[in-house]
Amino acid sequence: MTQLSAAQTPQAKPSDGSKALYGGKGTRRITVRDIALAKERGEKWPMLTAYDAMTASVFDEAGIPVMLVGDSAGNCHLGYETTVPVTLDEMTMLSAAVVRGTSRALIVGDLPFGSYQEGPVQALRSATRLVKEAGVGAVKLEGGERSHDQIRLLVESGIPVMAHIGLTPQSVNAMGYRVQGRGEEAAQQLLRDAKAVQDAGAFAVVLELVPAELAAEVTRVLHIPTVGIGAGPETDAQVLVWTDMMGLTGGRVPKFVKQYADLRRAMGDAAKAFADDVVGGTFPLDEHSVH
Ligand SMILES: Nc1nc(=O)c2c([nH]1)NC[C@@H]1CN(c3ccc(C(=O)N[C@@H](CCC(=O)O)C(=O)O)cc3)CN21
Ligand SMILES: CC(C)C(=O)C(=O)O
Ligand SMILES: [Mg+2]
Repeated sequence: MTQLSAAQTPQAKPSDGSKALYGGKGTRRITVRDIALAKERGEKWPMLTAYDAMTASVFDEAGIPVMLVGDSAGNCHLGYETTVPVTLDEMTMLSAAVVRGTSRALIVGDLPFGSYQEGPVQALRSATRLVKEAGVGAVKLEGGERSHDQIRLLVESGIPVMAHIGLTPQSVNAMGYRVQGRGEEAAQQLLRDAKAVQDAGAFAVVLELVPAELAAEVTRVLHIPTVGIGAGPETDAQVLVWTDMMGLTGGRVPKFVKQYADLRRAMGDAAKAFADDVVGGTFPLDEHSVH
């Protein structure tokens, strides 16, 4: 096979490689300004969740440019059924750990259910904790038109906001986990939500579980980047829950997930090998002992 030239690769990188969010050479921390420039260049980028310093440091070294301390920590890290019970104290603690474990990635802290729904002032008080106590570079909150005023006050106050529309899991008790934006009326609502969060000043918007064609249209219409999860291939960025894509989540994972590793098996096998060694007297050996 002949080598593809840079111009022929699906995603042409800047020739010096210094600007790309992924694969670029920069070592300083990525900002929301860098995210905006990536959309101008037509560059796609990856985002993963992270909930602890150790995992976040692995992804930082791998070059993942944006990490979300998702409230999916509720079901993926803290043992709750859903994201609904997660508290702002918990999100602050987890976000601080992810910031400490990274030096390049932009860290986005998810505002948990109940920490911004009362209104813009509550949203600002909650977001300020994530910025001051955890050190995140941006926050995320759910809702389109309904969250416009919260987004606006945060942005005016100097806190970059990633919006999140389509399936909004904090509303599971009202809407379930269903595809959003199917049918003309729902599609129009999603477009209104997308424009509302852009108008309010969001620097990016997550589109969760919406038809690929509609996500593509939103991506064309907006000047801020779209971050898809179960939203097809045309969004500017893609996000997955890290424990899902590495095969660590216990139980069912959404069907939009691609599995890139089987850590549940790898970790289970390692735990059993250790246990067998201990029970069988083959660990520790002399090389693991002090005299
Ligand atoms: N482990 C995990 N992965 C996630 O992606 C995730 C979380 N947890 N928690 C927070 C939200 C909730 N999310 C969810 C939860 C359920 C479905 C789900 O059941 N989807 C169905 C399709 C439903 C339909 O077709 O209408 C599926 O089979 O994928 C999807 C996203 C995404 N987020
Ligand atoms: C699924 C992503 C977008 C999220 O909000 C989370 O992980 O909490
Ligand atoms: Mg979330």
